[in-house]
Amino acid sequence: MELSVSDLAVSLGNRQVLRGVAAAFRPGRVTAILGPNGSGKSTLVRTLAGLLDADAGHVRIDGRHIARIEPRERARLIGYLPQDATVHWNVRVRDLVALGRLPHRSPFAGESEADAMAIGAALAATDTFPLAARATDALSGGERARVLLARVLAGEPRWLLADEPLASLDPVHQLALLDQLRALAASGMGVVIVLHDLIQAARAADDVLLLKAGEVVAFGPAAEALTHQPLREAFGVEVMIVPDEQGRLLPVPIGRTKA
Ligand SMILES: Nc1ncnc2c1ncn2[C@@H]1O[C@H](COP(=O)(O)OP(=O)(O)OP(=O)(O)O)[C@@H](O)[C@H]1O
Repeated sequence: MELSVSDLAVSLGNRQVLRGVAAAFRPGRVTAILGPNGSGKSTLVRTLAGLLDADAGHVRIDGRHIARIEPRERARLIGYLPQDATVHWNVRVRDLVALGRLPHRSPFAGESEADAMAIGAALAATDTFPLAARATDALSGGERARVLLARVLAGEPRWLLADEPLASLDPVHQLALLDQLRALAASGMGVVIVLHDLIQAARAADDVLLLKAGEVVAFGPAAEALTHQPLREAFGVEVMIVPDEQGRLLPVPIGRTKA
């Protein structure tokens, strides 16, 4: 079940934010989207989630135009975690996570055993079981971020699209989340995440899409995209490539590219 975009152009207000974007994201893999501030990462993810209309080009999931999939089915296929997600009601954590099951439940039906299992698995995956009975407005920013991810995971989507999911997490929870995303991908889910940290991307991503000013600079295996020339082109930074203990090549930024 491939998620793909072809010749995508998207405008916000009267600005063209994405142009000529083509990429095929593959299930069972973690794809990181990276690029400078304002390069269009969030816009691309929101378009992939079917939340923004394209001026040109299409988003397809398994060959079907995303705009033509009815919202309930789309919500079962794609789980979207926005940047700076907020909680509008002060509900208990478990009740908030349970909302992630709505695309699977018939109206007015109670919680099924499958719902309870999925909610439990999502709480466990995000290390939020101990928070289950707490009120959401009494959580720290990082705790809230994990609970919101749990809500998305409870929906057991085929694709997880997460916009900077590490932003408010401490280092332990960042590493735990990246491990979790890798485990989800290993179970067959397609995972697309916006990241800022090159090293985390090299550790966690199978594939990398580099954006600059709304256009794709590189898209391919992380070991090829996170190298000197594409990073110079996308970010204007020089990197030192350092192998980690597992032989993965980590790009460590060491300075700005001289003009
Ligand atoms: N509603 C809007 N109207 C007009 N322009 C917008 C609107 N929202 C965002 N933009 C512009 O679109 C461009 C892309 O924004 P987007 O949020 O996709 O970038 P990003 O790569 O996710 O950035 P960041 O790393 O800062 O989160 C930016 O130049 C931004 O200023």
